[in-house]
Amino acid sequence: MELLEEHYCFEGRQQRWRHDSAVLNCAMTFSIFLPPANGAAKPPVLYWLSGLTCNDENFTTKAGAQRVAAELGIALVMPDTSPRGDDVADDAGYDLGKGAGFYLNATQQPWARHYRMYDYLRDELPALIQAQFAVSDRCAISGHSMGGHGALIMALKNPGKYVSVSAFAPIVNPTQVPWGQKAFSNYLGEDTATWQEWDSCALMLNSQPEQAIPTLIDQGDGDQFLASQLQPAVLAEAARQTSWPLTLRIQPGYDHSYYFMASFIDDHLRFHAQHLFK
Ligand SMILES: N[C@@H](CCC(=O)N[C@@H](CSC=O)C(=O)NCC(=O)O)C(=O)O
Repeated sequence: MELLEEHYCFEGRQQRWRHDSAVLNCAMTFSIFLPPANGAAKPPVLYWLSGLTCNDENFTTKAGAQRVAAELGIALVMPDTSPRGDDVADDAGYDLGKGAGFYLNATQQPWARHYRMYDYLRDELPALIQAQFAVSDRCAISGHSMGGHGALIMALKNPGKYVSVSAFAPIVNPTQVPWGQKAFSNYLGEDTATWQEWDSCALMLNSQPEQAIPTLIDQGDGDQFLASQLQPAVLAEAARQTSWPLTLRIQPGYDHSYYFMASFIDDHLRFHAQHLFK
């Protein structure tokens, strides 16, 4: 591991690291915020998954999460959104390839060699975080847009791993919207049956009651992608059918940007703290 940057921040430390990922077959960067020490108690971790075109620094520099994370004693881990490097397949569009890994395991060429963000987030990165930093193994997950989809599928596919999940403007039903259909047809192929295991609405409808964890979603009604790509009401209906504990808040006037997330990130941190410190 190579430390790329370190800054003192709200009496904690904001760091950026590079490491070699065996799962992704490339070097990866991630950012981490370590809150101020609280005696011998190790902080729990909130994983944050960013959206299309992002890397680990969008959330770090724009969301303003560190002040309340420091107050609550929560470590924040921000992975990148795709594998990186000159030999990693890419696309000219912003919504496929680098910066658009969709947090799944690709099965199709030319993507399958590197695009295994699901395995990276489920296994390799948490093991590295546990081994290298003084944090507890209690964790929650959150994300934005493509990263909101990522947070929801990570939680739905891994019962017991996260104590809570939240999202801002998530792509809840990627099998039915253009961003998801473009990504899934490239990464997973044309057999749409294989897409279902990466769709939070399908996963929730197939979930068991004991898997359910507290879930918070914020969605701005001024979001330019709301009708075409996001449609959180579809997940709300799946939650109603399965009695999944989902709180969906429609926030008047807010768009898809980090200004929206900066406005409500404190609520999400406090929501996760209720469950991380139980
Ligand atoms: N360039 C695209 C839209 C790209 C965009 O809005 N990216 C969002 C995430 S969208 C869903 O995953 C983002 O977080 N951008 C980075 C930022 O710092 O704002 C277009 O023009 O339509």
